[in-house]
Amino acid sequence: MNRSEAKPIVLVPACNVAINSHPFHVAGKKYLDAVRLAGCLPLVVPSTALDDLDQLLDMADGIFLTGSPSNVHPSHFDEAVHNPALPLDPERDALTLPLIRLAVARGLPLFAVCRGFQETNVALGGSLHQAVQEQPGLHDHRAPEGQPPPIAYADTHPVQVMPGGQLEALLGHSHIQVNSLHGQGVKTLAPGLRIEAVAPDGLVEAFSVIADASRFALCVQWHPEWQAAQNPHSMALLRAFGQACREYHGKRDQVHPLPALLKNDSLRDPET
Ligand SMILES: N[C@@H](CCC(=O)NCCCC(=O)O)C(=O)O
Repeated sequence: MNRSEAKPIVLVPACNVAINSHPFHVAGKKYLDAVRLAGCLPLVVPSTALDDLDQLLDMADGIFLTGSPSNVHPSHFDEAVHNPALPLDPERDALTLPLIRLAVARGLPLFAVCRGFQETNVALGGSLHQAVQEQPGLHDHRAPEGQPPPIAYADTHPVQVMPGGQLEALLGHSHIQVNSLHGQGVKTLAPGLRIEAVAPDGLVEAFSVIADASRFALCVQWHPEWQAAQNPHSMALLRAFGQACREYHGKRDQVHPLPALLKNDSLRDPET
């Protein structure tokens, strides 16, 4: 396969969980399927030494930050843990927060969902409510407890799409219905972020990174990956993300050309 036919590679940082007391790096299948729907190749990334992040980004055409039941550790926005019963994932924070800063600096296409939305805000200098539902004037944005996924991921509230932003340009609507499965939420928005959508209680539900308006750098609090193929709004976002990754892929060859050894026939598809 020659490079122009190669699919863009999208980094998907893993979560860290214990299965039968053994540590694992994991990523939700619905997120990886969403990256495939964008026409890209997902590459799940485990905990990585800071010195190796640039090498990872040199081979990437985009980054997809997934949701997770774990919370961003509040020490990253100078707070103590509010509810110690809720799960944390400091290993994921240690990977994603610096990775996000490096990716944004490179102008790498970035699509972030739920926890990914939250960690992008924190990585760039913002802060979070640790319990949105306890804030005066804000609603409970958590999913109903103990419900099966079709109920937990069902649309539950509208969001108002800000006029003139990336999201409006992609969706062409002033309001859309979204699902909601989060207890943390944006408290202060990081510098350089543009609000793209808000919930009826005023909570920020989407933002873009203004650094390079021509590039796709969109973060949403809801879950567009849920049954994405049947959701035209989700597919519009995924297609735009995939197109941005393809454009970056083309430019990357100029910046980081494939080593000579990778240009020989050994790359040819063994089936041909
Ligand atoms: N823990 C954070 C982020 C919530 C989140 O990402 N929920 C989705 C979890 C399951 C999935 O990956 O679909 C918060 O509570 O705000």
